[in-house]
Amino acid sequence: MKVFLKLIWFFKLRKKEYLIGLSMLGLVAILNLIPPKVIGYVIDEIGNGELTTQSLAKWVGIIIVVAILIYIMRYYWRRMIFGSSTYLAKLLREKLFHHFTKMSPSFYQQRRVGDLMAHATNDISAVQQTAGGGVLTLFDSVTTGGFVILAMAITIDWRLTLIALIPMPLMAISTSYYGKLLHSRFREAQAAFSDLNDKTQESISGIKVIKTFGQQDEDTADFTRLSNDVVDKNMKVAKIDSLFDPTISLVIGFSFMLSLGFGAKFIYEGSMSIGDLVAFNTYLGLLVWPMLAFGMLFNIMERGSASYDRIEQLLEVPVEIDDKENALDSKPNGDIGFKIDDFKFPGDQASALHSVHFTLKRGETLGIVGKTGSGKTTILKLLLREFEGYNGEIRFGNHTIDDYKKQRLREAIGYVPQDHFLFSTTVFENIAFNNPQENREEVEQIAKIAHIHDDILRFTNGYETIVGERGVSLSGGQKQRISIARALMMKPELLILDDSLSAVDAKTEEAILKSLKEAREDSTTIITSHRLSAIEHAHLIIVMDDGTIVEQGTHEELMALQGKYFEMYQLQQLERLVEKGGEEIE
Ligand SMILES: Nc1ncnc2c1ncn2[C@@H]1O[C@H](COP(=O)(O)OP(=O)(O)OP(=O)(O)O)[C@@H](O)[C@H]1O
Repeated sequence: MKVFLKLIWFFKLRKKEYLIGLSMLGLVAILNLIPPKVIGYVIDEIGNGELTTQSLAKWVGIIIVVAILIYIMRYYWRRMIFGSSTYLAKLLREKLFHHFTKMSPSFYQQRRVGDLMAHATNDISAVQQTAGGGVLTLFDSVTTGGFVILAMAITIDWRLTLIALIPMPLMAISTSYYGKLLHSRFREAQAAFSDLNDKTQESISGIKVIKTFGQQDEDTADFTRLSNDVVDKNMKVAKIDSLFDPTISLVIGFSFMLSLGFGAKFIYEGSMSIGDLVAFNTYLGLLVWPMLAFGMLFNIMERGSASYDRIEQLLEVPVEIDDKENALDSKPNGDIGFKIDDFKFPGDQASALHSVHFTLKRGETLGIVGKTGSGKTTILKLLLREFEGYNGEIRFGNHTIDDYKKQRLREAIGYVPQDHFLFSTTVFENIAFNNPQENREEVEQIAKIAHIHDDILRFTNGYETIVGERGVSLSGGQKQRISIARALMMKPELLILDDSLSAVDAKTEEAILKSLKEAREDSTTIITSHRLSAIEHAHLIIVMDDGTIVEQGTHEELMALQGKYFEMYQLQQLERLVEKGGEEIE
């Protein structure tokens, strides 16, 4: 029953629908009592030789009218109750989705996509069933069951009613026992389904790696194992589920036996008519559904309750990085002051960043270099407010970044991540992602700055070519340049290129940087790169090592220092020379 209390907010929200639905359901329960009684009267009139054409027509007429009324009301209660439960599913789905969109990367780092998908599908449908089928079974088992029993006791014979009800407690005991068993087995089945979901998602995303390493057979075997596990666990649920119907039939059968035996006795004694016994047994038949509903009710409630708990737990996970009260509702702009004394990723002991201090004037370009894992992307993650909890402060304009609404901060930053993601839609929509209404000239203009326009024109359908998972495959460099164009579309105050030119050749890189410089004269740019040519012209270059700045200055200053930057530069020059030499030899 607890689950109905948990859903009380929803029943209040759809009060009108549920009231109409349940009233209709109650009327149907009452109308259902009429036909058995009519059958009893007809049989008694036949027995007494009183049945005339007129009286038969009257009884048949009553049954037809009742049937039509039941038909109409059934339609309406189904619409009201099941319609509302669909609405609940929609509400929960939207709530979950909205919550997911607000969560920070660490939330996704700790959870599996398959699990989240299972919540959004299976769990929501179990809760939907509670608000639909659950309400129906609860109401039917109580009301229809109650009315039938009352009709049997009041209009026919209360002694026979009591006798026929003797086996019923057996039903209550067994269904509650099965319900408990079902609960734990259902949980296991859901967990197995989550595992399978996760596996499927991972295998499909990683299909290229799986194939390259020739691991298809192993992967399929793994999938089969998990799939079998889902079947096994669901079979265990089904075994308990299958016990409900036979148990109820057995108990009802026992009731029929008792009512027939004792009914016959009462007829012989003259305290009951044959018509009454027929009507009584028809009523007993009408009790089958409420009793079945009673058994199903446990099942539905157990599932709904477990699922609702899981959804609630997920919704209760706090949004780690949220807006302050009275956060500034304006886009930040101005100088960037980055002063981080210490930062550790959540749960980590070691510092990911320490003593990272630099200032970047508006309109300047910052180059961040350093070997892999030295903390370059971490600096950007803090700037984007993906993580907090550091000692120090990050200023953007006249305020620290957490003074602004997160949405406004993000709107000011055009971030091109290392791992590009293209949506399964047209090139145009991928670029104009932030503003799909954008006109074609504007998009083309931006594509030219990102040096991808000519490539796009060579695609079969130009800007209308579908890319992404279901579309044409693009080269790494093309994807990078589309991602850059997407970020540029925002006309960001701060553009961040996180190793975003790694897949284009040196000449294209130089051309892109040149057009960026021209197009974004007054805006700030941060570039992280392994290739020093990408940051050579930056106003400030910082060299990262092991989470801290080991050198900073302009290219000339750093070269004069003859330190780490100098070494890296020399090495890369040498590599270029070797590459060129190779070309010449060919
Ligand atoms: N979400 C995270 N949780 C815990 N540790 C992380 C997380 N992200 C990065 N790290 C760790 O922080 C360190 C710095 O990583 P970062 O991604 O900033 O390096 P990077 O200099 O950008 O490297 P690359 O050039 O390979 O991109 C690494 O040791 C990495 O393992």
